[in-house]
Amino acid sequence: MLEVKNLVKKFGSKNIAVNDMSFSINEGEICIILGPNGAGKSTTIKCIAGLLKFSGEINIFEHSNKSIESKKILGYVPETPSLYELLTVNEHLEFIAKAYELKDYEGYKNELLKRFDLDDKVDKVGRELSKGMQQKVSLCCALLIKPKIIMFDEPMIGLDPKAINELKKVFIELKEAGCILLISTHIIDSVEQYWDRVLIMNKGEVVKDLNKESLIHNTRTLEEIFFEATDEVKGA
Ligand SMILES: Nc1ncnc2c1ncn2[C@@H]1O[C@H](COP(=O)(O)OP(=O)(O)OP(=O)(O)O)[C@@H](O)[C@H]1O
Repeated sequence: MLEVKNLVKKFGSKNIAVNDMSFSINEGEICIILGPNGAGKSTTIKCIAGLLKFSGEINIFEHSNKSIESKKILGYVPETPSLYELLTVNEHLEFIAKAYELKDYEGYKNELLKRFDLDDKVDKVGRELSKGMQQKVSLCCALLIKPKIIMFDEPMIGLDPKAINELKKVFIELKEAGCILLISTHIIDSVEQYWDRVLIMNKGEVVKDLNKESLIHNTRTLEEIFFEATDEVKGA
């Protein structure tokens, strides 16, 4: 289980990016964080990934997110990929395999490279790759460790339709394997059918926590609930 308790993240003394946020996600659940620009989605994900200092408590399978146990099982795909300019695609994956002390990963590595059309680009270095290709390498690196929890920050942006399709299949496969998925987006259409939970964030707070069943019995669409909860004006 992922547990986030009373998470507060301030930038400076006045800018409260995340304000006392608490939620938990179970194994095999796909949870979407939906929110307008600046709602605090990326900040929340970065706190869980251990990239930002925060107050509150974050536990991953009962280990603090600062522990090595939790870091070993956590995959993170940032909004903007940051590859090593002079490492090849293959070297990026080998680097991850060494850092995480992976065993028997070759077959899975090749499978990922093929799925994301990178198998003919293994010898290209980071700076030679397009933005979308870099995004795919970043995805493969996160998936290679077979994480028990994985977070994607705006994963569809920059990917071509085939890669988006492949990624959606990966989401379902990870869910079926019992992985916890946390996916941030502000594009409601991109999340359609495959979610179990939606946390709608606005101004650093969770303003709606929905599960699939609650929407089935709701006469309004997710988009309508989003606009109501965030005071955003459609088309404005
Ligand atoms: N490094 C930073 N320094 C100062 N303020 C920051 C920093 N990163 C984020 N913020 C602020 O924190 C708030 C939340 O930003 P965050 O990036 O988490 O939003 P978001 O929901 O991911 O938005 P978007 O959809 O635009 O990516 C914003 O007010 C933003 O200006």
